Amino acid sequence: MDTHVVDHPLAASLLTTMRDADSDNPTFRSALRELTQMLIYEAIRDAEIEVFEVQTPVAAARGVRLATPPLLVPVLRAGLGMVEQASSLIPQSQVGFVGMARDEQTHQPVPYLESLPDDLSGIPVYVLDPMLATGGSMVHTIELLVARGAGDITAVCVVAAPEGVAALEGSGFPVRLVTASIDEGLNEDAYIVPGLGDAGDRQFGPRWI
Ligand SMILES: O=P(O)(O)OC[C@H]1O[C@H](OP(=O)(O)OP(=O)(O)O)[C@H](O)[C@@H]1O
Ligand SMILES: O=c1cc[nH]c(=O)[nH]1
Ligand SMILES: [Mg+2]
Repeated sequence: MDTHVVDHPLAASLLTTMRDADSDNPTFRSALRELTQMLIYEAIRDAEIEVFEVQTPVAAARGVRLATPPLLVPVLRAGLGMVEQASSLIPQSQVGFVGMARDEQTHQPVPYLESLPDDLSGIPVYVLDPMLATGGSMVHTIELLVARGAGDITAVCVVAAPEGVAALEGSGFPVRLVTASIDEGLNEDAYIVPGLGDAGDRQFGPRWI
């Protein structure tokens, strides 16, 4: 699997703010928005482009645009904090939604929302979720996308655990990963170590389902 760790001092500094337990919710959300901009910027680097001619005030020039507008899929709740920034970087993108919450005992994802186009063949899909821990939530999301014909999927995550990377790799699905860090591993509660805690709670407070 193609895995790209965005190695940049500005990204590392924003990730540090997100990791810091003393960062309050607004500070955490703001750092996530800014870091998403960098992750999407890198994730889009190899996207197919279309070349067309544009007229400057002086002469004709080579113009470039994305060949196919992508679908962005934030995984609720935590991925919601990434979608505004991603869609403003790619204004022609559309947005689908998947909602799931890990069961605290089994650590398995429990899906509660699925709002996706029926046919995703030929459409690049960017899944937005800050955390790739066991990989269960991301693999489930990718299953939904592949069942609709998606063949070009990028997981955009802030922090990944090696266990989650291995789960994506082992899934055999057509996915690549863009992340700001691959951390040490998981603790007994399947939280990423050192990680940044619960990315949903740190943006929005406790979850009620
Ligand atoms: O790789 P996994 O082990 O599946 O864990 C990662 C998932 O856990 C978090 O969501 P959570 O279930 O906490 O829901 P939330 O976003 O509503 O807080 C995170 O945003 C991922 O979706
Ligand atoms: O460390 C983790 C693991 C799963 N979900 C989170 O939000 N954080
Ligand atoms: Mg959570």
